[in-house]
Amino acid sequence: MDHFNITGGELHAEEVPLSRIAAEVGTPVYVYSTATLQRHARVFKEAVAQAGRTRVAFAIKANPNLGVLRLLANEGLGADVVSGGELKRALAAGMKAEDIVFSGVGKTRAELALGLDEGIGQFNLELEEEGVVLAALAAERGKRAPAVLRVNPDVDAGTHAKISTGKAENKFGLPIDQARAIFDRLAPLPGLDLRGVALHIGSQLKDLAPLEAAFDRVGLLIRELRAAGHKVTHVDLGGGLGVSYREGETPPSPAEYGAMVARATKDWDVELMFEPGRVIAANAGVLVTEVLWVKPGVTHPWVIVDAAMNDLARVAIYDAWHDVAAVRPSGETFTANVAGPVCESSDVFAKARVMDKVAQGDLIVLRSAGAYGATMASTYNSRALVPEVLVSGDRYAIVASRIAAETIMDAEQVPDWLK
Ligand SMILES: Cc1ncc(COP(=O)(O)O)c(C=O)c1O
Ligand SMILES: N[C@@H](CCCC[NH3+])C(=O)O
Repeated sequence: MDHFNITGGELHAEEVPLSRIAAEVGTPVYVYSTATLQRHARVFKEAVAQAGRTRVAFAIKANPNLGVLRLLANEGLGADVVSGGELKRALAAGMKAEDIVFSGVGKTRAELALGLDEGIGQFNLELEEEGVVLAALAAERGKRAPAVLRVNPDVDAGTHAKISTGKAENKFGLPIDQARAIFDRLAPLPGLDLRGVALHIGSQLKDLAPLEAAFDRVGLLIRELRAAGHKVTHVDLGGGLGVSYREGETPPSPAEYGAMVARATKDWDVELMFEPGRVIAANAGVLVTEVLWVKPGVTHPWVIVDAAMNDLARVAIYDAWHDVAAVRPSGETFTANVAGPVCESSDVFAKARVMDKVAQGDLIVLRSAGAYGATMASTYNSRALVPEVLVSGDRYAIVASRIAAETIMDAEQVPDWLK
């Protein structure tokens, strides 16, 4: 069931007309449906529970909005974080420290120390030296850091090159064939409770086969580690499950993914951790924007909207597809380009798109913008970060927009020697 529905000729988020939010909050504005987020969290949790003992940590890079995180915390999800800032956000949103996993290829010593001081549940180590440093920091504090080794299984996830993480040439993880030797050296360190492995091969995966191949390699590694006398009680299978951005795209469902995981891991006898991001948030959000101008083009008109690549970067970076729809569709369609005001030729959301016919002043939405949308926004061209709104039934609230109003550096902030 979609919580973004046309009712009475107008697109609503749950029961709230998007035109009302646009009128009251302004545009552009991100709008998230709490019911959709809740449903996605429940469906995912239930799907992976087929595989036995499981925990789910939302990859909060996908959507670190405090309201979204609070809601997911209430659904029993933890957080997968990749920076001290994300760690603090997860805690601020009410996530329990023990439900936080710290991933990331470049954690600083200060970030490792923060994780230890807060007592987070798991560190995913990316290299041997990181394990040595973490062990020392933990020992100084009289603690043992719960940790797993992130391995790079060298599989081609079949996703966009810019979001692939599990091939040998990617910067992520340790070569899987070196994991045993590194385990031998790190496991005895008194400051570490080295208890398993982690992997994550990429994002927006549309096919389960590469994941299954990667899991099979991890299965062999678990056997090898246990044969060498190591304790393997925890395996983190990462995130990556794809979503449908456009009609006809049929990524595996969470249920199919869960069934595959159950099959692939049935002999492992470990607690499994998952780090889904996109599958929880992408289709729970839209970016609402107003048509500023319809400008004639050589082959198609340019629909110039007030949202731009600084608000939603995915199209410019990954050539991603986001569906475009009118908030009040007239029933007529036309073929047009949709672009923002930023001074870059890549600030184009759609090219030669058959879409609802719109005119100046109309509202449109860019769909599937709930993941890697607001969080990747910048202030390029001195554009303010746009507000984010959470809808629940017939209510909505603006939550944790980072800069709600325009912020302009004033002359006081310019160093004297420049004045
Ligand atoms: C380590 C790690 N875990 C989880 C995720 C979340 O991925 P996704 O949003 O595709 O589920 C990512 C992003 O690709 C990641 O790098
Ligand atoms: N930001 C990317 C996904 C990267 C996933 C993080 N490792 C996207 O929008 O598709």
